[in-house]
Amino acid sequence: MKRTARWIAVLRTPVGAGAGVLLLAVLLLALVAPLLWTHQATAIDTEHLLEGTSAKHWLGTDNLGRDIFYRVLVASRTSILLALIATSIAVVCGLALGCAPTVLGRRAGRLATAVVNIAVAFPGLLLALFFAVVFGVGAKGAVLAIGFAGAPSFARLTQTLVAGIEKRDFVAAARIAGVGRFRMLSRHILPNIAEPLVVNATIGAGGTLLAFAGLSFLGLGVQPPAYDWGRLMGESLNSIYVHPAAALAPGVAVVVAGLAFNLFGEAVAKGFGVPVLKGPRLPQGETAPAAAVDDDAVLVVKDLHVSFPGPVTPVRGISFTIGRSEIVGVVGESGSGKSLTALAVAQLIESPGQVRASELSFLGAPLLGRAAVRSTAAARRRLLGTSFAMVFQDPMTSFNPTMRIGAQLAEGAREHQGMSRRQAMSRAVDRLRAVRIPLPERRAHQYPHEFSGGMRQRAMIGMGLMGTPALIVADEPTTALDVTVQRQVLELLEQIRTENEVAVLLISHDITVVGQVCDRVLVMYAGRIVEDLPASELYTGARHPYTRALSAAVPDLDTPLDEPLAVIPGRPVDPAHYPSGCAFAARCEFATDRCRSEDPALVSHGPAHQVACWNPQGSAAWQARHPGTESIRTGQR
Ligand SMILES: Nc1ncnc2c1ncn2[C@@H]1O[C@H](COP(=O)(O)OP(=O)(O)OP(=O)(O)O)[C@@H](O)[C@H]1O
Repeated sequence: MKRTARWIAVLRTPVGAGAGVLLLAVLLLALVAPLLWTHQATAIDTEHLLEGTSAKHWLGTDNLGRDIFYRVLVASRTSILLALIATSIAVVCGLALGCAPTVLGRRAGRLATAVVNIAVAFPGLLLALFFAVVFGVGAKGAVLAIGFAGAPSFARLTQTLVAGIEKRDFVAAARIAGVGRFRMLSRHILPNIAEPLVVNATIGAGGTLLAFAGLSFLGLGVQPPAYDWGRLMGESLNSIYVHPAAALAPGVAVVVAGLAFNLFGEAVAKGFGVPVLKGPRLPQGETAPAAAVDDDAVLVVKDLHVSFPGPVTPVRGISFTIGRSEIVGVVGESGSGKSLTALAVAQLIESPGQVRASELSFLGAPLLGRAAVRSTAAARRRLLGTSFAMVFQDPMTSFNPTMRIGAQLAEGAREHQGMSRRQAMSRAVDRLRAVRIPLPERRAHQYPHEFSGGMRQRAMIGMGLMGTPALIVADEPTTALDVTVQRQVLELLEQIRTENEVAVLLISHDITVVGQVCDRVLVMYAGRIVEDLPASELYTGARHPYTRALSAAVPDLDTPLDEPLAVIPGRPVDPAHYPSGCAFAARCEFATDRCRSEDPALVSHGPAHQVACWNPQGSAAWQARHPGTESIRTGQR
């Protein structure tokens, strides 16, 4: 639903409409009351001191004979203005603390998070009183006190919102494009958390109003001769039993104004679904080359491990190399570690996740370990930003919804290739044309929601082509698309590989897709590569029982319609509890005692073919033991 339509929907609900009108009235009153009634509110009438309600003074008079009704009206401006300033301070401080981990990096970020954790543990009122004492009595001190006391809860909200946004693919894409921390914050994160923050600030303003009235009531807030609702309540307290209206009226004003902010914020939050607080290749000379560089290797991965506290090690010792212009597919069941491998290569594994490898190098530049330290982080970022591209599964989340497509494509080029705004934009249009987006000039000025899923995915590939990429990592790039669009995207990847000599690492759970477009296939099981083979041999020459079972599970035209589809029996292994032998042994019909006790290594079984299995199928030894069972499609149906 479009934004305007959402606003209309909110204002059509009884609560939304009522709270909207009430809030408008309160704000209007704060604006005009001092202009219209200051004279009546300050006029001293010594003949009518401390009088009760009368036709002349609807709510009575105070100890100087001033009209309480007009004083309540006029006090609305001070009360609301100070509450809004205090709320703004809370939001700004909360934002600064909540965004600290993004801007300052891991260590300083942890410190900021610890400060927030401690601060939110204190009751807000206690903090407000503490700060009121620190900043001194008076309106200024009270504003600062309430503002700082409110900051921890906004910091917590900001942290939660930022954490949610940081998981989105467009943030990962911007990171790969080498977007700096401040720009990441200002362009990609803040615009996407602005809506919930503003809504929560509106709700928070109601509470701040109440807190402010409390401090003024205690004599810690607004000081005479200025007055706000809290002070009016304090002044009338002594005569509450004689003239209750004079004491109750400012209280009612606080409640009504607070409710207006609260209810309106809640209605908007509900309506908007907002959570509520409760090119160039390796830059010359900048990165040290790896010890032994395979000239044709774009990516070298050796003994890669990815682990998380637990300990859980979903990727445990995988090695592969991708040559120039090569399309390598990675297949395996859900949870086999495919995506984590891609994220580790893209340097996108976040703490507490840990990546280690004996070598992880891209275009000869080490990305991990001691060797990587010699090259600066900025140089590595530039290298990844210009020569590496990532395409994610969900085209809905791959782009920042608040930025136009052209601007998003242009962002990385301006950052790393020193292009002017105009040059970067014209390259963006050119790249959109290259990925067959119709009317690219017009489309570049549109927002992601105006693109179809397939177009967004092609635009994402176009984004990767803004530099001169050597490798595109595509993680399930077609899973969210229908079959026709899927075909188009795969064709585009193939075309780019041919025209631009780009290597592609294509991750998919769909063995058919991988078989169609890849040169080589890595089959992953339980965080290991169990078979590395040419794609042309996937259906006819696979040796690992798991690869065979995967291909046998794909129905084809010969599959009998009256029989159930093939499945691989059993369940994938829990990455926290790997068995001692081969991880597939429990599901393998050919498993022997050796399989259950010894883990097989990935060893060569012919040119460009490696298998990790004690009983590779189709081998001479295996055929001798299983005469007449050559057909691969005799898998576990
Ligand atoms: N942040 C994390 N903390 C702990 N474990 C994780 C984390 N991320 C992933 N894992 C574990 O790693 C395993 C592999 O995850 P990965 O996303 O690489 O699988 P995948 O093969 O890509 O599967 P899918 O096709 O479902 O995405 C998962 O089973 C999950 O249990």
